[in-house]
Order: sequence, then structure tokens, then C-alpha cells
Amino acid sequence: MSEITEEIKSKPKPKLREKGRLMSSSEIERTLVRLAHEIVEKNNGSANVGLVGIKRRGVPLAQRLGALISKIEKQPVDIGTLDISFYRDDLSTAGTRPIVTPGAIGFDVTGRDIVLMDDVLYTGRTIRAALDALFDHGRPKSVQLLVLIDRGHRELPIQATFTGRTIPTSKREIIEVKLNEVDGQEQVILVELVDPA
Ligand SMILES: O=P(O)(O)OC[C@H]1O[C@H](OP(=O)(O)OP(=O)(O)O)[C@H](O)[C@@H]1O
Ligand SMILES: O=c1cc[nH]c(=O)[nH]1
Repeated sequence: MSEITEEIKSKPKPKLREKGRLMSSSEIERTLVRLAHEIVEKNNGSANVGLVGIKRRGVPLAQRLGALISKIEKQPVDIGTLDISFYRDDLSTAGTRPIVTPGAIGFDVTGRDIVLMDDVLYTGRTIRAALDALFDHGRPKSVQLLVLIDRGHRELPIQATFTGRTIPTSKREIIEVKLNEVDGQEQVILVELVDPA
């Protein structure tokens, strides 16, 4: 275990209060169907498209969208993975440091129209790290960004090409995306940090 991983694991978990459900399983499913059609429309098909999911929940999103696009276009789509852990000192503040784990994406990104995928877009730091990592692997023709939820509070000039839902939040709130493949359940919920008594 690296020094940084050890530090992450030893941090006490903040107390969170659930404020409500933002998306159900069927709403997530319908949203992904719409996003698959948007990707195909923008790229005039899928022949040059490659999907890259950011771990953890960007990966099942890329797999599901890949299956949907293959069904629409009747041809397979390349699907790859980027492993970016996110070191967070405190969920309510800045002071964050994304860590890219070296490893193959899974296909050659050079010359391709890459759609990067993640569950939540917040400060934009994870995507910035993902872009750096992507260009370490090759030179795509274009890079588009898909997120299931854009919650605002950007700290970098990054915006999504395809967005499932835009949900304005306060900095004390957290969007929790739950996907079957990672969490054994399927929903998007809004939670709030509770001050320690
Ligand atoms: O725009 P940003 O400020 O970078 O935040 C967005 C990132 O935060 C979340 O990852 P998290 O660190 O919670 O890890 P996880 O997905 O493995 O739970 C989310 O999955 C995004 O990758
Ligand atoms: O609210 C947030 C912010 C970053 N990452 C998440 O998963 N949720």
C-alpha cells in the first residue's frame, strides 16, 4: 500500500445525512438510453468512437453505454478504463489531489473520438487528471466528456459534452451515485455532511 493510499484508508469517514433520492433505477436507465443516442448523433455514428470509463463508476457507465451504442449502430464499440483515485482531505472543501494509477486503457486512443465517462462532475480535477493520463497513452482526434450528474462548483474550465442531469448543489451536499456493478444497488441520492456534535 502506498503512503497516500494508507493515508486515505486511515481517515475517519464524515457523518452524512440522506436528503432524498434524485434518480431511480429506471430514470438512470432511460437517461443512459438518451445519452447513447446523443453520442451517436454527435459523432455521426460510432465507427471512430472509443469509450473510456474512469474508475470506479465511470467503468460500468462506459460498459452500459457501449452495449447501448452497439445495439443502435449494430457494431461493437471499444471500451477502456482509466484508474484515477481521488485524494480528498475533507469532502466539504478544496484541497484535493487526483492520483492516476498507471495502466493500459485497453485500446489505442490515437486518432479516435474519445468519450471520457464519469458518474459525477464537481471541481473538474478528476477530469483534468484523466485528460493528462489519456494524452500519456496517445493522441485522440477529439475528447468529449460524459457525466451522469453535473453538480456545479467547478474549479477548472471543464464542461461536459453530454450530461445526464444538472443538479445545483451546495458545497455541504454530496451526490452519491449507486450502480449495481459497484454498489449492489441502483439510484442517485443527495446527502449532506453533518457537523460533528
Ligand atoms: O470533479 P471532481 O471534484 O474531481 O469530483 C468528481 C469525482 O469524485 C468522485 O469520485 P470519488 O473520489 O468519490 O471516488 P469514487 O468514484 O471511487 O467513489 C466521482 O466519481 C468523480 O470521479
Ligand atoms: O458530490 C460529489 C462530489 C464528488 N464526487 C461525488 O461522487 N459526489
